[in-house]
Amino acid sequence: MNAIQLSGVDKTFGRVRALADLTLDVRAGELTALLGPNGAGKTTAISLMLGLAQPTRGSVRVLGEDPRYDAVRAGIGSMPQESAIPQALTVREAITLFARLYPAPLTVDRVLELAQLTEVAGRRAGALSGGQARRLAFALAVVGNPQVLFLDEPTTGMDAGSRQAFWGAVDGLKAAGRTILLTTHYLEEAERTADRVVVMNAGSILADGTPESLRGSVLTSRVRFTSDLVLAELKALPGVESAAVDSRGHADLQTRQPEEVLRALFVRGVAFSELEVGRASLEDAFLSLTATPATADTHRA
Ligand SMILES: Nc1ncnc2c1ncn2[C@@H]1O[C@H](COP(=O)(O)OP(=O)(O)OP(=O)(O)O)[C@@H](O)[C@H]1O
Repeated sequence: MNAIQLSGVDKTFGRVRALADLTLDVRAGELTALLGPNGAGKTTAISLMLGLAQPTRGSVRVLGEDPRYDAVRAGIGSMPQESAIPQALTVREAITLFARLYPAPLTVDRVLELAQLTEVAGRRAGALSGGQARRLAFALAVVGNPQVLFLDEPTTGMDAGSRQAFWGAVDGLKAAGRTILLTTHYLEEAERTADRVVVMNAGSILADGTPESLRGSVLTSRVRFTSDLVLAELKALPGVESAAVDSRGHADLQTRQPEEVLRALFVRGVAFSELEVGRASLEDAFLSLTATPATADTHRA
């Protein structure tokens, strides 16, 4: 079953077309990362899926229903980018209050544990650190034991330890069959946790697949080394799709045929050092997908 279904969705704000004919199906139990540069339409798409706004055109279904119905909302949890948590309540009180809004919530102690907030349960929300406040927002998103969970840039402001524990909790929810849709600007996190990556730009989907397939669809390898070759010579090497070089001769090439590049260097007797050959990262794929031709030229002349 599809947990989330957007069909032909447009959302306009005055003259801004934030979403343009967006169609997206998310299967139940899938962990999807929605990526895109600032202004791509990610938050707008999530607000439609949460039933907080209406599409200008097209339809939005969550758990098979219009998410503006209260009955559907009981099955949805959301961790927004900025949450308005009553600052005077303690962590435990805030979670208890939110639990009352749902028909079958988790216990408060379980939620404190999931969000690693047990030790600060008695602290007022207004006195939490940035990372703890994000964890409280997560706690409030999961307290209703939702089938579908939206996480909008969840780990912003969390330190490395909190992040690791946070992804552990998300893994647990996924293992329990929850459908999770998240946005993040940390591409390595998307790569590690998501079953599926959807890249948006200007309100539409640019690419959709597993992290592995997205990496593969763009450029498979990066070859880096230091030599005397100038940019024109680097670009002329066989199989090179883009090249950059700095003033100290550090070359950075993207290619689908790293072996061809290395062979040419050896055959021509080019003296080089500090050779590194690696797979393109999801970040490389993302930048290549979302770069406008003008930006691509600037970065990779
Ligand atoms: N309430 C609004 N009124 C007017 N324009 C809006 C409104 N909400 C969003 N937009 C515009 O719609 C476009 C998409 O914005 P959105 O916030 O969905 O992008 P995003 O992908 O979430 O970006 P970010 O990564 O910065 O959070 C932007 O051009 C934004 O300025």
